[in-house]
Amino acid sequence: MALIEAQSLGKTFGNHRAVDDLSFTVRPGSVTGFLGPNGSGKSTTMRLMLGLDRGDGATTFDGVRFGDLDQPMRHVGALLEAKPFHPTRRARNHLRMLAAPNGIPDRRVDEVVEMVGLTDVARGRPGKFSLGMGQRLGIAAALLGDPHTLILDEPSNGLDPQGITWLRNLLKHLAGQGRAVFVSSHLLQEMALLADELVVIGRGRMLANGPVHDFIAHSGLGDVVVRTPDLSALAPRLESLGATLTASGDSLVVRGATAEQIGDAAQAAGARLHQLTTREATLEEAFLEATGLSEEFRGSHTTNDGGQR
Ligand SMILES: Nc1ncnc2c1ncn2[C@@H]1O[C@H](COP(=O)(O)OP(=O)(O)OP(=O)(O)O)[C@@H](O)[C@H]1O
Repeated sequence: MALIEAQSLGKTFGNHRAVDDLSFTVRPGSVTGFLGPNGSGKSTTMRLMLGLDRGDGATTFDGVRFGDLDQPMRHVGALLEAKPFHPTRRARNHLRMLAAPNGIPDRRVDEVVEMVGLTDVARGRPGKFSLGMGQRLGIAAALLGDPHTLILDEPSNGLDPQGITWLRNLLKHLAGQGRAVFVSSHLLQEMALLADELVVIGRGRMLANGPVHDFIAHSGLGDVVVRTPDLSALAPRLESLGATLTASGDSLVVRGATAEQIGDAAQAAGARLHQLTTREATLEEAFLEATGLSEEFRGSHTTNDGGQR
């Protein structure tokens, strides 16, 4: 069972601190989602973890750094954004060339080709592959060594909805077998379905780390929908709790008070409740809230002096 431990990762390009003091663990048996706005440092972090970029800190896989692993593909499977395959080398041969130095038999090549649904085109040249097919080939390469840990940068890129569902089931299955899966994605709805844990960064720094459910619950963007014929009795009590009330049709959307607090307040006020529905924030809302101050690529504003900021 492999545990990934990243300790104080950091990277500076010129005078830009792209990754700053990031520490986290990825536990076996779980999918850990890696989220951050464009340019926040996700790919750089993954490259640092695999020793592909020089920087600060260290990452260990069950206590061993990637560079010190014997036959690393058997321990860590990685898919990074750049497609490393040769456009004219047939897909199956590409995988065989990766497999041989790691002592991986051809039989395993055929197995992973089938797992990623490329059997029919395995003798074709990746240069002619669609984005999604190329991505499947990259995933096949990551799986070749049957590794305990997977580090995947945007693996759903280019996959159609069916492909995304396939990938979700595959990664959940692999995590269910006790592997550690660390995966970045911009597809937040997908991440909500896929991930157990999250690492959320902005401008290279840690913004949140923990179970997906906690991240959403702490967002403060959840609300409670209330319907009552006795609004005038209930509203002042809710306001005195510090809640924000917004009318929505014949309902009231209450933010800043729990359903329990609202129920108690209604009883104390003698107000009848015809509906009390809790609505959790979505991962997307929680993410936008968490990264709101640190997003690097907001639309630029024109200042009074005409300059861009
Ligand atoms: N080789 C490089 N040289 C200089 N700057 C770089 C280099 N690679 C990345 N950067 C900068 O480091 C920052 C982090 O980039 P990175 O690609 O890690 O972000 P990301 O979160 O993966 O982005 P995206 O979601 O858009 O893929 C960005 O400001 C980027 O411009």
